[in-house]
Amino acid sequence: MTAHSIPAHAQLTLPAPAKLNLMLHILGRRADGYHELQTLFQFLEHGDELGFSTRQDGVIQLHTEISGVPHDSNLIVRAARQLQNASGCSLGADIWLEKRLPMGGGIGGGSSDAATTLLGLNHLWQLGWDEERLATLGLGLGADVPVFVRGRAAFAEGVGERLQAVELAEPWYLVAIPQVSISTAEVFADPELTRNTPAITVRSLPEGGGHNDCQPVVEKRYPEVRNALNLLNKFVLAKMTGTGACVFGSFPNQGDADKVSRQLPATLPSFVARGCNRSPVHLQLEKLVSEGNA
Ligand SMILES: C[C@@](CO)(OP(=O)(O)O)[C@H](O)COP(=O)(O)OP(=O)(O)OC[C@H]1O[C@@H](n2ccc(N)nc2=O)[C@H](O)[C@@H]1O
Ligand SMILES: Nc1ncnc2c1ncn2[C@@H]1O[C@H](COP(=O)(O)OP(=O)(O)O)[C@@H](O)[C@H]1O
Repeated sequence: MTAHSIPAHAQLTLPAPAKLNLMLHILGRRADGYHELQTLFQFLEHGDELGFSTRQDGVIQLHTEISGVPHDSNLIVRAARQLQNASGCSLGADIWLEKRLPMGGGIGGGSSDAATTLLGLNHLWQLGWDEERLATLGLGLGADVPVFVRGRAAFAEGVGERLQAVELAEPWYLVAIPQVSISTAEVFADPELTRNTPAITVRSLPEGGGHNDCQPVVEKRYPEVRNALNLLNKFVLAKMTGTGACVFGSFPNQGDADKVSRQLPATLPSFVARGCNRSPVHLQLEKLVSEGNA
C-alpha cells in the first residue's frame, strides 16, 4: 500500500528507516572542531517513506513541504542534485515524502531520507554506482548518511564514516519522543561534554552495551529529556540516542514494549518498532532487483 502523501503513480516507493545509537562514546576533538566518536548503529522497522518518478527535463522537485526546511535545503533535494551533478545524469525526479520521524530527534530522519534518495535515484536512473561511491557522496551531506547507504548495523568510528558491520540481537524498542528539538552543534559545543572516553573495540563492548556521552549534557539542558528518561527507567534501562531528544529501551517482544508505551503520559509520544541489522530499504531494493531478474 502506498502512503497517502505519495501518489499511486510514483514509479518507486522506498522506506527511509530510523536509526538508534545504542551507545555513543566521544574520544576526542579533531583539529577541525569535529568530535571523534565510537557509536553503534542499528536500524528500526519504522521510518519515513519516499516516492520517486523520473523526469526527462532534469528538474528535481520535492512535492512535500517540511515546515522550517526550505525546498532547496531539504536533504532529499540536496542529495538528488549532488548525485545528478556527480554522475552527469541528465534526468530529473519528482519526489514525494511521507514524514513520520520527528526532526532533530537523534533518530536520523534527515540522513535516512538523503540515503534513500541516493539509493532510489541510483536505481531509477540506472547509474550503477556501488554503495562505496554513494556512501562517500553521502558523507558530504551528513555524518550519518553513510551507514544508511550501507544498510548494515555497524560499529562506527571517526565522525561515523569508518564502519564495521555487526550482527546484534534484534529486540523490540520503545522510543519516546520528548517534545523538544535539539541542535547537534549546541551539544558538541558544551564545555561540560565528556570528550576523553577511552577507545574500545567492538569485541570489548562493556556490559549493558556502553553509554552515551551526550546524555548528561542534554539531561542538564533539557528537563523534557530528563523526565522522559526517568519515566522510562521505571520499566527498563533507558538511554538517549545520538544527541537526543529521543530516548529508548529494549524489550524481548512487542507486547512488553506496547504495555509500557501505554503507561507513558500523553505528553510523551512514543512508538514501538523492531530493531533490524539490515536496513528495510536494502531489503526492498533487493526484492525489486530479484523480481526484475525473474
Ligand atoms: C552525533 C550524531 C550520532 O548519530 O548525532 P545525531 O545527529 O544523530 O543526533 C551524528 O553523527 C551527528 O551527525 P550530523 O547530524 O551529520 O552532524 P552535523 O549536523 O553535521 O553536526 C552539526 C555540528 O555538530 C558538531 N559535530 C558533529 C558531529 C561530530 N562528530 N562532531 C561535532 O563536533 C559540529 O560542530 C557540527 O558542525
Ligand atoms: N528531509 C529532511 N528530514 C528531516 N530533517 C531535514 C530534512 N532535510 C533537512 N533537514 C534538517 O536537518 C535537521 C536534522 O534532521 P534529523 O535527521 O531529523 O535529526 P537528527 O539528526 O537529530 O536525527 C532538521 O532539523 C532539519 O532542519
